[in-house]
Amino acid sequence: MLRSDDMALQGCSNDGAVTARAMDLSGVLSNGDLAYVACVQSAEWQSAGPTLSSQCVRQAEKENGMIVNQQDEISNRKLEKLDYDSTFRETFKGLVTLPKPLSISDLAKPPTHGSRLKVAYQGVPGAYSELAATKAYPDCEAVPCDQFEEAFQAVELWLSDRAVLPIENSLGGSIHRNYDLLLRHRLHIVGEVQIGVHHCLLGLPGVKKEQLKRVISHPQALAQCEHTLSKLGVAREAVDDTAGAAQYITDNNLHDTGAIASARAAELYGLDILADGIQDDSGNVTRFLMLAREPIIPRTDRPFKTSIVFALEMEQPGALFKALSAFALRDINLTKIESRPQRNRPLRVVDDFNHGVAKYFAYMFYIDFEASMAERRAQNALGQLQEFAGFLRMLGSYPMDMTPIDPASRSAS
Ligand SMILES: O=C(O)C(=O)C[C@]1(C(=O)O)C=C[C@@H](O)C=C1
Repeated sequence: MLRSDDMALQGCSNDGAVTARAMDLSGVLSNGDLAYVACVQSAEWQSAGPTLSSQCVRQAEKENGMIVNQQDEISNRKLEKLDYDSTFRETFKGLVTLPKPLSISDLAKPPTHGSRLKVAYQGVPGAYSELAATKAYPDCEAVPCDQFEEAFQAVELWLSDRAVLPIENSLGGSIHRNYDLLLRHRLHIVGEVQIGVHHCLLGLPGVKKEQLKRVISHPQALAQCEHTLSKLGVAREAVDDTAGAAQYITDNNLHDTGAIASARAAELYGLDILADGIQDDSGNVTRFLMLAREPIIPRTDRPFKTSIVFALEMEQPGALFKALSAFALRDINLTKIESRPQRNRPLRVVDDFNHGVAKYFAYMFYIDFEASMAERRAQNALGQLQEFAGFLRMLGSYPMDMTPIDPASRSAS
């Protein structure tokens, strides 16, 4: 069964005008960089004008039931919460007047439906992701989602304009789920934002921390407070998000349960702060990605980062080293490398008649590097990388977050 984004792609690939425009654009931008053009082309089908876009929306609306059934990890609860009908009507209204051409100044496009920018995040109000969403887009309307995948879907289905999702934390490491979702969905990274995460231990008013038998929170937050939890000697339980943990304690009047969450969550859900700054390291920072349906046009007048994902064509000694030399040779700094299993080809089996059968795991490599795709050296690096890659996808070229990190203050309040 088709997913909504597949349907949109299919509809658009029949549109000659769109293809022609995409080709024009490729003349200007490509300079040999096929990967980036592919990424801009994919923006073109989404921004190709009212008819096409509304067609996509209608198709998505019609297929809505199917999408819900098909996505095994998506709960129906959230989809109800977002009120499809009214939102689709709103979206459709705005599409008729969309000014479409991509422009060089298109760094943070305002919403096209005339209202505040809607930014999807995972969690409930008081979650760190909500804070990240409002740091990334100060005047936005933050839209809570139950799961990461729903935040992706909210943008794909035009229910939100952007999503802001955590990708890595200085103590807990990578948020693997979001790496996998970046590949499964067609959104583009349009920015990054980093926030200092200052955790508090919360409990019902009057409860002392010695009375707690268990502490609940997001798994990343539990991992970031390992020392405190070990000292307390309590049981740990993972829930969907930090603020949701606080809300759960209040809703169920749990006297023996604490939550790890922000000071803002304490305020919102009427809990006491039993301990403050309980993360293992005071410089606890989470990096979030800003995602949109369309990519931004890369620039060279400010520091940019580019994120890609690739799989090696041939797994042989030195293959990854050779692939990455494309960046080292051009003095391009790699800021992150992450490998994830290839779901569609998890195992490569090689018969060695003398010794038996060797089994190798196959990986996708996610790379962030410090350069803009508007720079020739980045285009050439990707050109060279393509020689070693059986698969290569551009995830986005976007401005680096150069703002100072809030010094793990209680800024979440
Ligand atoms: O639960 C939250 O408050 C979140 O925003 C999620 C999340 C995460 O996924 O890493 C975000 C930042 C913190 O590192 C802890 C949890």
